Amino acid sequence: MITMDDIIREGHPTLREVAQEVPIPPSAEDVKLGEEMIQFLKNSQDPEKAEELHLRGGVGLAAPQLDISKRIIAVHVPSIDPEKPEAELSTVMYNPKILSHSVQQACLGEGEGCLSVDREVPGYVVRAARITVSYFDKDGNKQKIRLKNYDAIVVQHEIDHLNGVMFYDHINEQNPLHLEDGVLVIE
Ligand SMILES: O=CN(O)CCNC(=O)c1cccc(Cl)c1Cl
Ligand code: NI
Repeated sequence: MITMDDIIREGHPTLREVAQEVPIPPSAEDVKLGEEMIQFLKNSQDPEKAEELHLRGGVGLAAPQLDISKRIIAVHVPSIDPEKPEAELSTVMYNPKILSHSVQQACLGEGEGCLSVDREVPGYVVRAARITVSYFDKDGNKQKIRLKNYDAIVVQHEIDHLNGVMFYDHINEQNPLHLEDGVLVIE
C-alpha cells in the first residue's frame, strides 16, 4: 500500500527527470502500480483512512513522485455534485499526451499544492482551460478524452510531473497573484 513514506520530496532528482514511456499493453507490474496509485488517492480523500495513515489529500499522483520514472499518472477527482457521488474523473493513464489545448487559460483560485512539496507556495498556476488528452488504459486500449476546468488542471499538473515540471515553475515570480486579462479563475 502506498503511504507518504513512498513519496519523494522536492530536491530529489527524479522529480526533475523526463519519465520514460511504458510498454503497451501495460505490464502486470505497471497495472498493479496504477491500482495502488488510485487506492492511495481514495484513501487520501477518506477522512478516517487519511487520519489513520497520516495521508495528505490528493486528487492526482504521478509515478515519478514514487521515484518511478515512468509515464504513468492516476487521477481521482471527486464529483462536485453530491447528487452524483461517483468520482467525476477516476482513471490511470499510461503514456498520456496532450494532443491539443484551448487558447483560453484557467487557474484555481486557491492555487495548487503538491505532495512532493512540503510547503505552501502561494500564487496562480495558469494552465489551459481545456485539453484533449490521449492515453492508454490498463488493457492497452488507446483512449482520447476532452477535459475542462478542474479536471483539465489536475491532469496538466500530473503530466507536468512526467516532464520534470513542478507547479510553482508556472507562478509569476514578480507577482504571484498577477493575472492576465481573460484567465478563468476556477473556485
Ligand atoms: O501531483 C499530485 N499531487 O502532488 C497530489 C497533491 N496535489 C493535489 O492533489 C492538487 C492540489 C491542488 C491542485 C492540483 Cl492541480 C492538485 Cl494535483
Ligand atoms: Ni504534484
